[in-house]
Amino acid sequence: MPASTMDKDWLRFHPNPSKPRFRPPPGAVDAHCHVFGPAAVFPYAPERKYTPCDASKDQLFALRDLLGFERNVIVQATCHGSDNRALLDAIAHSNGRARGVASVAPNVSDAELHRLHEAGIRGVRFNFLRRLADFTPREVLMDIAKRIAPLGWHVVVYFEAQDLPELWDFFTRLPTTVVVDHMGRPDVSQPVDGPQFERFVRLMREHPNVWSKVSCPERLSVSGSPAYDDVVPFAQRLVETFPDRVLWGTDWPHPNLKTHMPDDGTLVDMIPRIARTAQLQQQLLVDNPMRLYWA
Ligand SMILES: O=C(O)/C=C(\CC(=O)C(=O)O)C(=O)O
Repeated sequence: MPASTMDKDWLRFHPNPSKPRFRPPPGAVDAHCHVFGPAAVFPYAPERKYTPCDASKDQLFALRDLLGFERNVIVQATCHGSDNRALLDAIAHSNGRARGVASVAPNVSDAELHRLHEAGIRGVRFNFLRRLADFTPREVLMDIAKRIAPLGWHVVVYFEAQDLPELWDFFTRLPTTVVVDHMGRPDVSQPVDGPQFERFVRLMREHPNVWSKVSCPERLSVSGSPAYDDVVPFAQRLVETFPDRVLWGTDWPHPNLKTHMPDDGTLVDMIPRIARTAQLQQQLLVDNPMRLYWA
């Protein structure tokens, strides 16, 4: 089987997303999206846990324009391991309209970190989902965090809500801003003021360096597409409690979804339901990501 044959159950991203009715404010940033390959140019990593369909920078930039956004933050996906070439190529061809979050190997040199900074990288991602990444000892990750801190970078963490108690001490010792993917993946069938989500809110309340992406209703929802009603109160709560520490992203091209593929226009149309005033929308989509990625 050629290395780039996508997984049999892989769902391709939506072929023709709708134009959203909601118009993002000028300068809006899609702060969580990925590029995949193309594998013929940027092969997927041998240690990957999934093989996606190619999702190129040109397709990402076309989506950005369709949705009414101006900028992207491209997050290294685990299928590319710590080979950031596809990500760097996308940033290099964005006319300054993309920044990135990389994955780096523990032995990355300081010279390489500086090169990544010059190329537009502003953070590293630590992935704690067992289905996506092999275990790396915490002290190895802490060492990486200490080395990127002087560059002004942040750490993006991806984990599931039931793992937060075990990860709490590690997260709260990180010496940088910490950005949590997809609200820490709550079980949205539990109450928004129940113990599980309260724990996450407490993490943000007690640690002002912790931010959250209020992203991925399509991944978290139990009630389902296209309204994703059950996710709205969770995102709304974070946006209204921590208006200056939330980010929003499409998560295009939506890796590893198994039940359906969202229409990205529909996802954008959820924004006014979770950020209910123009001021909150401006912070979520413009002010916060600009402060973190373009300051
Ligand atoms: O796109 C996301 O954020 C979520 C992913 C993929 C991922 O994180 C990765 O490949 O690095 C997931 O839950 O499978």
